[in-house]
Amino acid sequence: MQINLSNLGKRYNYEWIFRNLTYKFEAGTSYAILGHNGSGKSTLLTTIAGHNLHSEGEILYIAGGQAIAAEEAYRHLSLTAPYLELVEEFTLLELIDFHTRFKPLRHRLSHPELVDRMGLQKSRNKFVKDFSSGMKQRLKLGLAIYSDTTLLLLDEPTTNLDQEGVAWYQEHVAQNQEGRLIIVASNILHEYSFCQHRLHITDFHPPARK
Ligand SMILES: Nc1ncnc2c1ncn2[C@@H]1O[C@H](COP(=O)(O)OP(=O)(O)OP(=O)(O)O)[C@@H](O)[C@H]1O
Repeated sequence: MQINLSNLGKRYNYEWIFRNLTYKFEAGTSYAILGHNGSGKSTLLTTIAGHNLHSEGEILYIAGGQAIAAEEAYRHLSLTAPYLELVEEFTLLELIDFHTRFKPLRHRLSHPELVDRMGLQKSRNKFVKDFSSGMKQRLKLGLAIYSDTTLLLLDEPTTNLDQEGVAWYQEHVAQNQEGRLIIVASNILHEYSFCQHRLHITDFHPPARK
């Protein structure tokens, strides 16, 4: 997946979060969106994901050399973010079963294999509501990283993870990088150190009004 942003702008009510954002995200490449708290990283990521409508400009999605309609882009992407909820009434295996009806897994992984990769074997029949916050984060990341998508969007990916969880994230994202466009919204170096390019969202803040 390749994404071209042209003069993209997003406004909430009267407040412009970013404007005049022209940028090309190349397929098979990793990018970090950087900026202080409240600078608009999540807003840009959710706008690219189509969860948030932009206020001006254009987003062009290109897959396999062909432009795809914005309303079809969701089929090609997986997104994980602290504000996205899991269906907590399912057990782990039930949730994977539900998720994969919409998003099949990469490498034809079986559901137990995905559980192994997430390191959650002991919890396969546990209800997601009874997971710790770190286990929930590992689950969200596992579903996103191992979905068969060409665009992987990661917002604050190591939220709630301990040191071992951070190492797990780094290992699995590295193993599933090839051929994918990956965009990470973050402030923490260990979340985006693998990214080849950095986009500072503050470069696209409108000048302060005098
Ligand atoms: N639904 C909304 N309605 C109005 N304003 C919003 C909305 N969502 C976000 N904002 C505002 O947009 C700005 C950017 O928020 P955003 O969450 O994108 O920042 P961020 O860089 O991801 O921050 P953080 O590092 O704290 O996660 C903030 O001023 C925020 O208050």
